[in-house]
Amino acid sequence: MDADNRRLILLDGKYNVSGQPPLWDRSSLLLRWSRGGGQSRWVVELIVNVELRLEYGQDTTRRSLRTFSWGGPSWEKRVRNSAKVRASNGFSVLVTGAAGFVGTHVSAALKRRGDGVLGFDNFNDYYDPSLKRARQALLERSGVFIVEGDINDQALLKKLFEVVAFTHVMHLAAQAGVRYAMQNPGSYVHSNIAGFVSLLEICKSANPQPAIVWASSSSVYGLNTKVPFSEKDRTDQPASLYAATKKAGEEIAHTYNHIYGLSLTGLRFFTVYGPWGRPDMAYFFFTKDILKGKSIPIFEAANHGTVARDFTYIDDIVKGCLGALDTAEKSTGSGGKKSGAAQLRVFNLGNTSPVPVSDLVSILERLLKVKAKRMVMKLPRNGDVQYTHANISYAQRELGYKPTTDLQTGLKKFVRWYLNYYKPGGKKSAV
Ligand SMILES: O=C(O)[C@H]1O[C@H](OP(=O)(O)OP(=O)(O)OC[C@H]2O[C@@H](n3ccc(=O)[nH]c3=O)[C@H](O)[C@@H]2O)[C@H](O)[C@@H](O)[C@H]1O
Repeated sequence: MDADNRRLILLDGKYNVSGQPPLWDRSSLLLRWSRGGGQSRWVVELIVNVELRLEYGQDTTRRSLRTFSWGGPSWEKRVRNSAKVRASNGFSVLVTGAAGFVGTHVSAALKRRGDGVLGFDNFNDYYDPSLKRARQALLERSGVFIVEGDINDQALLKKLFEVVAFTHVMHLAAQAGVRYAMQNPGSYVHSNIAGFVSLLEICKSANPQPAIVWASSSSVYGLNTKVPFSEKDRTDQPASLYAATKKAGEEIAHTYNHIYGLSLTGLRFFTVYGPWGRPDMAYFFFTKDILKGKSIPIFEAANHGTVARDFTYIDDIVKGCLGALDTAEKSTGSGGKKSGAAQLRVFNLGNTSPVPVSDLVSILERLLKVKAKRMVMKLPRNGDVQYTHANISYAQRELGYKPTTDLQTGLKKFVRWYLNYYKPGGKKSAV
C-alpha cells in the first residue's frame, strides 16, 4: 500500500491491523490560519500518526501473545528460588523460550548440574500449547519456574533483573520454522528482531551485565552451495524470512557487543530433533502421519536432486549450549556503559553428516514398523534450502563440542518418546 492510499483509507476510517483499533484514533485534525499569495484562509490538516510498529512489531494475532500477570511477594520468591545457584561456581541463568524444545532440555541440564535457572516463555500457539505445558510441568518437577511473559515486555524483564542478578542469559525464545514465515511474517519480526532487541536493551542496562548465548540458525547460510558450511562463509543470501531475521540477529548482536560491551555468543543450530521436539518439524509430523496412514510429502530438488539435512540430536545440542555458557566471558559494561572490548562469537552446532530426507523416512518406517505413503514433490520455493552440512571444527576447538548421536539412534529415542507420550494416559515421561 503506498502512502497516498494509506492516507485515503485512513480518512475513510477503515484501516486497521489484526483486529486492532483503527490507526487514526491516534491522529488529529488541526485547523490552521494560512496566509500566502495575497490570500488568507483556514486550512484543515490531518496529522496522521502511523506507527509501522503496529503492523510488524506487534503480533496480536496469536491467542497467547496477551498480557500476563506477574509480580507480588510470592511470585518474586518463586523467581528467586528457581534462579538460586546450588553448585559452587554455578551460574544463575535466565532461559528464554524455556517451554520450547531446546529450552526445556537446556533448562533441565543446567538445573541438574546445580545452576540456578529461571525460565521465561509466552506459551504462544504456533504449535500445540499443551506440549509446552507438559514440558513446563516437567521442569517444575525439577525446580525450574517458568515466568509467563513476552520478551517484548521490558517492564517484566527489568523486574526480573531487579530480583535476580543473572550471570547468563540463554536466549532461545524465537519464532521458528522456515515455511511459516510466509503465513505470518510479523511474528518473526516480533520475536526474532523486536524481541531480541528488547532483551538486549535490558541486558545492556543490567548491573552486572549478563553474558548472553542465543540461538541463531543454520538457515543463515541460505542459498550457499559450498559445503560444509563454515562460520567464515557468506550469510547474505537467506532463502526465508526466518533466516533473514536470524541473520539480522547476528548483526544486532554485533552492535550491542560493540556499543555496550555485552558478551554475545550465537549458536547456529542445524535441524535439531529428539524427544519433546517441535510438532511443526518434518521428522515429527512424518511420524504422526505415517502412523495415521496419511501420505507424506517428501521434497526433492530439480532433476531428482537429493534434499538433505545435517540432523542434530538434542543431547548433542545441549552439550554445545552448555559449552558455550561455560566458555562465555563476562560482559565488560555496566549500567549501559562499555568499559572494554567484549567477546563476540558465532558457532555452528551440527552433526557433520547430512542425511537425505528419503532416508529419514526409511528409518522412521523401520522404527514404526509401518510403510509410509510417500508423495515425492518438487522442493517448494517457500523457504527451504536443498542441503545443509555443518563444519564444526571451530565449536570443537572452542567449546569441546563433539556430537555423538547418529540419526538412527536419535530417531529411535524420539520414536520411543513419541509412542509413550501420545499413548492414552501418556505425557509424563522424563527429559
Ligand atoms: O536448521 C535450522 O536452523 C532450521 O531447522 C529446521 O528447519 P528444516 O531443516 O527446514 O527442518 P524441517 O522443517 O523439519 O525439514 C526437514 C527436511 O524435511 C524436508 N521436508 C519438510 C517438510 C515436508 O513436508 N517435506 C519435506 O521433505 C525439508 O525440505 C527439509 O529438508 C527448523 O524447523 C527451523 O526452525 C530451523 O531451526
